[in-house]
Amino acid sequence: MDIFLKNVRLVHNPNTPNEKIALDHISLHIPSGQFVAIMGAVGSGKTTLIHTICGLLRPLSGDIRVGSYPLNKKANRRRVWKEIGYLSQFPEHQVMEDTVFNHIAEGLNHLGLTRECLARRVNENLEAVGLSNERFRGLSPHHLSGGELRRAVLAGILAAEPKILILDEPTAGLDGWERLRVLSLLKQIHIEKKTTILYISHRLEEALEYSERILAVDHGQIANDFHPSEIRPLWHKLENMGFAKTPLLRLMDLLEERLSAPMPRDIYKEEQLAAYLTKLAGRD
Ligand SMILES: Nc1ncnc2c1ncn2[C@@H]1O[C@H](COP(=O)(O)OP(=O)(O)OP(=O)(O)O)[C@@H](O)[C@H]1O
Repeated sequence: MDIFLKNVRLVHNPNTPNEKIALDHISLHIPSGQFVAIMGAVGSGKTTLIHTICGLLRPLSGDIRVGSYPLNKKANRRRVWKEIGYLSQFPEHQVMEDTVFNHIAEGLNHLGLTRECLARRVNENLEAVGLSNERFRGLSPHHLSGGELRRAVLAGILAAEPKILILDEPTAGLDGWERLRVLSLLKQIHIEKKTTILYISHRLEEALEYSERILAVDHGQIANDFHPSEIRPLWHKLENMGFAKTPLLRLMDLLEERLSAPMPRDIYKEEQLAAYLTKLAGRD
């Protein structure tokens, strides 16, 4: 399902002293199956953008379509909600059940699975996000740490196998190893199931490594929409938006300075740099 936004304008608290233009005439096409990172400063409009795409917020003007469904009709929003798995910035607001198992099972009820099938699906998805089924299935979601809860809610979302995943900072509060596990899992799902993934990230390093498109949001607008390979040519613009260089980008600058020669503009991953340097050293 492709996602289309045309001239979308969203204002929080319109006509009040707290009026805030959060989305300022955004037009966007996200083809089905794309892995997109949404980045930008605090308060730039990232969460508002994904809430609008999910149909949780209604724009003041403009059109949004998911697949063939314009979101201005309630029936269409309900239809689209069946295809979207949404992880909130506050996953604690997404759990109502008394145990982790029941939370995940609740989201699968409509599939009419047998008890064994349901238990297997819960088990597989908990293990996939790095939570032991044996240890976590019977625990109250409210007794989990922030990182465990985020992963438990993510497991519930993934278990339903939605066509579109919309995730607000899925790796927030996770340590390095857990982050890697969650992002690798998302990449695997994206490749194997062709799931569309839109996720908000504050980590440029991760966005460059895992996504195939980065939307840089600034003051409610898509200020830059680019492939990771364009990061270096675009750097001066991104820097003005508050982006900070990753260690790899800093190393590239240093190499350029020490070698007194320009480095290829499209390198953005360690393995690309290693391949280039190996070739340069004549040891291909
Ligand atoms: N319900 C609301 N009422 C009024 N203003 C709001 C509301 N929700 C968000 N805003 C404002 O709209 C702007 C965009 O907020 P949004 O949460 O979309 O930003 P964000 O880029 O996701 O920020 P963060 O990185 O902190 O999550 C901010 O200035 C915010 O203060």
